[in-house]
Amino acid sequence: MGSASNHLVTPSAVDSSSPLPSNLTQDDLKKLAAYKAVEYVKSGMVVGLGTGSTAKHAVSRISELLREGKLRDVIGIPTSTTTHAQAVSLGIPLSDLDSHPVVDLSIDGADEVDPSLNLVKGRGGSLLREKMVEGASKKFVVIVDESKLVKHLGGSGLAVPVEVVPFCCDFTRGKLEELFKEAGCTAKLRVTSGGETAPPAVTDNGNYVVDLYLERDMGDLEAASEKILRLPGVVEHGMFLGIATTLIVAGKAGMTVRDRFG
Ligand SMILES: O=C[C@H](O)[C@H](O)[C@H](O)COP(=O)(O)O
Repeated sequence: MGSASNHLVTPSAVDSSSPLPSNLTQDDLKKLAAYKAVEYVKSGMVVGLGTGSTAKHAVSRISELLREGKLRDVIGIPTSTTTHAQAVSLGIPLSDLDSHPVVDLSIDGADEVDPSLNLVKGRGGSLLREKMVEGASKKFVVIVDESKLVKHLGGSGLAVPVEVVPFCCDFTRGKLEELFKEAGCTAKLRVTSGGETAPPAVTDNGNYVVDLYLERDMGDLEAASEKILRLPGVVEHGMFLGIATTLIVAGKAGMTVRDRFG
């Protein structure tokens, strides 16, 4: 995988420069992007199955093509317990990285995508398994509707998630906030629904999540990543730098496919 530093992103193929019907919902756009990504799946491949409201369409589509006999011998590597359950219910044969350490292709959504195809992921809590599977993939196709495109990571004003161990999580939260003080960071421990006094949200790995809210650009992303990972209480963060190889965006103006050079 290449580094995150300013790779040029250029359209390698524009599938539909013509506008899509104006009555399409955001979910329709997610589905269009997901179906396009599944065209990259070939028989015999080991495929990383992403997590979230966009990736779930790709998982359904793969199972449909398997049932119709248009795909054969595909093995899925799920990136969360939720996706595992969906794939099992749809009869997709599954494995894991222990048995299949090299993944041919992964398909997943993202919370934010910057112009260099760096991502924020994990607002649904699945970042660690996603990063393990997608980082082990020869090709990683990201599927989003146009609302996910940002000028810089954190630019949506929504969370940049960090998975932390439960032990003294408020200490780690404070350290994370301090790291990005200059970017106007507020770090919050993610709680289950039910208000601020609700119990912490727990990931598939038994950890907690600290969400970073940034008022300004973090600057050098590789440096930011290093700083976060150096904190002992941190397990992983949701910035996926230089991992995505292809981006499929579905928007009202049409659908575009972009490859990352590098
Ligand atoms: O933890 C969640 C994952 O990183 C998702 O891939 C990400 O949040 C995008 O999800 P959605 O497609 O539902 O917007």
